[in-house]
Formats: sequence, C-alpha cells, structure tokens
Amino acid sequence: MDLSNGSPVISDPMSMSQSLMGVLPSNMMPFSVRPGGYSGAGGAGVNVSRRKIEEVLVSGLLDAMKSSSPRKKHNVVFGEENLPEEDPAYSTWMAKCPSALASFKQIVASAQGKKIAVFLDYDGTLSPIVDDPEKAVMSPVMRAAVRNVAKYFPAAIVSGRSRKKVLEFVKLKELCYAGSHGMDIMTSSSAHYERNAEKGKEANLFQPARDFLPMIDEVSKVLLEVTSRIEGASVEDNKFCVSVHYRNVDEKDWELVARLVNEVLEDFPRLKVTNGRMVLEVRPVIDWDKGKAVEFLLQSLGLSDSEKVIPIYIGDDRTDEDAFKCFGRGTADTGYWSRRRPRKPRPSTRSGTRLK
Ligand SMILES: O=P(O)(O)OC[C@H]1O[C@H](O[C@H]2O[C@H](CO)[C@@H](O)[C@H](O)[C@H]2O)[C@H](O)[C@@H](O)[C@@H]1O
Repeated sequence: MDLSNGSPVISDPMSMSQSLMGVLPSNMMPFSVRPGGYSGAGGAGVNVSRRKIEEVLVSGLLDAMKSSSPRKKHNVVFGEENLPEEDPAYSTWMAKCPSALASFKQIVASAQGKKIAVFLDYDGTLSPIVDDPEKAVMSPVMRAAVRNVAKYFPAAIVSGRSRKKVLEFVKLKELCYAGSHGMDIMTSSSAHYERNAEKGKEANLFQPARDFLPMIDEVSKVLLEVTSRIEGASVEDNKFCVSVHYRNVDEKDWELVARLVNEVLEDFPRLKVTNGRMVLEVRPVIDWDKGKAVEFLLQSLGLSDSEKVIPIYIGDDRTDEDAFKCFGRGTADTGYWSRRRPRKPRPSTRSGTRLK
C-alpha cells in the first residue's frame, strides 16, 4: 500500500457517505449520512425528507443489529464439520467460502518454501464471546498456543479493542498489535515500544486516525450518557473507535439503541457506525480497516512479497472480512497484496477460517 500520498483520512466525508448510500450493505453504511445537508435549515419539505431518511437509517441499522450474530454453532474438527439444519443462505455462503480447516493439507502444501505470517483477531477467536466484554479473557492453553505460533512465525493481533486493552488480555510481548480495528498499530514488540516510550519516542506506532482522538473522546462520553437509560447497554471506549454493546439489552429496546446512536451521530458527520457481534462500532470515516492494517503490517515487517509469503488471518467477525479480502481468492480489489503483482490463478489458499 502506498501511503506516500498522505493519510487515509477522507477530506469530504459527507460526499463519500452519499456516494456509499445504496452501494454498501446496510450493516456497513455510514449512518451519519445526511443527504441534502443536515443543518436544520430548509423548508418543511426538507424536514419531511430528512425524517424519512432518518427512519430509513434507523431501520437499516436495526436490521443490521438483528442479523449481527447469525452464525450457527457447529462442531469443527480438522477436515470435517457436523452442521445442524441449515438455511439456504447459510449453505450458499458456505459454498462460496470453503472452510480453511477442511483445506488444511492444501494450505500446508501451498506454504512449502514460503514464509508464513499469522494474523489473529481477538474476541470470538482467541477468547470466547461472553456477556461482559471485560471478562473476555484468553485461556492459558490459548495463550500458550499463540506464544508458540509467535515463536515460529511473525504474528500480530488485529482487534477492534484498544491496543492497550488487547495487550492486557493477550499478555504476550512477542507479537505485533493492531488495536481499534487497525487504527492503532505497533509494529514491534511492546518491550521495544516501552523502551522507546520511556525515551519519549513513539517509534513503531502508526495511528492514521490520530486527528480524531478528541472527537472520539467526545462521542464516547455522549454515547455513554444517552445509553445510560437503556438497561443492559454499555459503551466501551476503544481509543480510536467506540463500541456500543447491546448483547444484554432486551430486543424490544434495540430500536431505541439504533435511534439514539443515529441521533448522536447527526452531530458527528465525520464518524460512521458499523456493526459487529451484538455491538455497534462508531469510528472515523477514513479509508482504513483491518485489511489495510494487515497490508501495512506485511509491508512494515518486510513480508510484502506475495510470491514468498503466505499470510494467514483467523477471525470471526464482519470486520475481519476486510482482511480476508486482501488475500482472498480474486477479491482483492483494494489490497496491494495481490494488486502489486498480477498473478496467475492458483489453487485457493484462502486462509480466513470459519471457526464458529
Ligand atoms: O475485533 P475483535 O477483537 O473481535 O473486537 C470486536 C469487538 O469485540 C468485543 O465485543 C465482542 O466480544 C464481547 C466479549 O465476548 C461481547 O460481549 C460482545 O457482544 C462482542 O461484540 C469488544 O468488547 C468490542 O469493543 C470490539 O469492538
């Protein structure tokens, strides 16, 4: 990825938002969209259409919330899956995205003579999904496994959590960490970082949304306040993004959550909302995501030659799909990973796994 042209910050978020309307699925729509301008100015007609737009946005957000954790529980053993009764949409999706575990031998064969780099999501991948985000701890067995991976391969954790928080959970200094959905990247070990930090340096840190920090701080406070009246709702400040959790909210109140988040974002046109597993994630409207973060890490670690390196990304959430895209089969329309060097079609080495 060429970052030499400047930062990934989009200078005109409003026009980008407008151009995205109707293109993105509702769950990825920037809900701060206000076509026609939102300033309170204008006649009754403008207000009517504004109200309609708001209703569309809220109901889109609500739909996304309802479908946010559709994954079915199934048992996966290497090369075999025992699935419960499936719906057709799930089967179609399964056919499009074959299990990496079922293709394990193929992956091993494709990796011969190449260097492997491993990228791991945190919640739902290294830790189980639990009701209280503060209690999503990693088991000692999982920690030992990750430590072992990092011993043999360059490895990084790529999480929606703040980098600090995810490091507290993982507690391994031998990995790289990309927090806040990749907006807070530390490319070397934390031990190294701490040494530099002591010297007042911020070497090895890449924070493309730095300018948004005061705004994120502010929106986090407002969200905390407005959601405090909804039983079960909670707000988690992830430094460059904010999570509004509704896992513990009664479903009848989900619409209220959507409405309040949407209302708050009216005052923050440079922020958008996406949804994860029972969570709304408020973040800057910048051209940056976990996929871009992985590309950046590959480049920073000197692993950008796709002829010599096989990156493996394991994640369970929608936001992880941005990373799958950068080395997925024919889907890398934005990633430099495959754009850099046009390649002959090859057997699938897609490594994003469905573990849930
Ligand atoms: O990219 P990730 O590391 O997967 O982070 C995404 C979000 O994960 C966390 O929320 C999820 O896990 C919680 C604990 O199991 C669960 O209670 C919640 O419903 C899930 O959405 C984290 O708390 C969020 O801030 C992250 O954005």
